Amino acid sequence: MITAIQEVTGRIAPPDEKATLRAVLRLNSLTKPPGSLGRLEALAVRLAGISKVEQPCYSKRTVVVMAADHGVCCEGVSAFPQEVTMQMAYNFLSGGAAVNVLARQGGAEVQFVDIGINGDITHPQLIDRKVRRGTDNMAAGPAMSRDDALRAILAGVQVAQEAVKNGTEIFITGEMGIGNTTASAAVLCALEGIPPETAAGRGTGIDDERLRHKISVIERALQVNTPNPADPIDVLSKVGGLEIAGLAGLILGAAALRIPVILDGFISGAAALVAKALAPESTAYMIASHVSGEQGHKLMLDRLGLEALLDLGLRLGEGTGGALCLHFIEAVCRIMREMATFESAGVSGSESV
Ligand SMILES: O=C(O)c1ccc[n+]([C@@H]2O[C@H](COP(=O)([O-])O)[C@@H](O)[C@H]2O)c1
Ligand SMILES: Cc1cc2nc[nH]c2cc1C
Repeated sequence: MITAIQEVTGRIAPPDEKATLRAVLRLNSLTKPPGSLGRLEALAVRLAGISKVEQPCYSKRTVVVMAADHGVCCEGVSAFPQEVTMQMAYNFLSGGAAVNVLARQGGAEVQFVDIGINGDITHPQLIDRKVRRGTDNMAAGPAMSRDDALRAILAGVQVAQEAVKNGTEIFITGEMGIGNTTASAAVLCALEGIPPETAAGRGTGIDDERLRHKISVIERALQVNTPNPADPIDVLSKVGGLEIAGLAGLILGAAALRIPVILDGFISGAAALVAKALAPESTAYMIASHVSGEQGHKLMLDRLGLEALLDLGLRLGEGTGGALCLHFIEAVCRIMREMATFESAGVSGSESV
């Protein structure tokens, strides 16, 4: 299985230099002072390099929501009971979750993937890639086996490949899993050497006392498992989660096909850190949509070398921030396609030399 993943990571190429340069030249030829569209210009340049075209267009957009359960919930680390993962699954599948609304508004399809929910779901729209029914309690031992982590990564790669075969041109990462901010914080600690009190946040809304307890649970998980920071699969299997693994696979699979991936919040960030550890060049395909209200997310983005487009205090997950970011992607693509140049509009250019 590891060779199948290495085969995918080996196909991730750097952004295209020619398209990158052409995009810079085009931006400077458009009727505006150079650089005046701020970070949207940097986004336009990055998208050109990713998609190998100066004027990209992303018509088919897919939010992939990976859902899984977490054994560590039995330690009382979330404000909500574990059953909510399963209950919310039906809400996603019937189109009533926040991300369904924002995806509809942004012209995207939502694909809901069961990669490790602790229960059986039947629904015609469900993508069933269940690796196992939730993880084990990472505070008492490894969350899952190495084999399970590899299977979940490969499932994510396959979801990406299948969607691209069906026309997807841009992905948004999304997830659902009660307890997954604990696993994501533990992954951040283990991979990046960050102390739990800096990495952990309030997730679904825990109070001060529960946050202190959550930090102590993460400390215990790291002590019990001693994950090897040089081995991302070891980290993922010992203190990670199935949706984190699946999204890491999705990112790698997309990057290998030169498809941009808009990252959502904290859990998507943990998946991105795993993808980066497996294939550093994959970060070139990641677009950070927003800074989550979850403590640790800004630090995570710094470690990924990414700057977020939005800071709205969102802390919902699901892919909500990523779906909102589609409006900016569309804006940038239209600027590149529809704006007049100084030459075509007969406008005098800058006098500075
Ligand atoms: O993505 C984020 O930044 C984010 C921040 C806080 C909470 N969440 C969502 O809340 C759930 C996890 O929170 P918790 O407290 O159960 O660990 C999970 O379903 C996530 O989608 C997501
Ligand atoms: C209701 C609810 C919806 C969510 N969506 C993502 N995480 C969530 C957590 C809860 C509790």
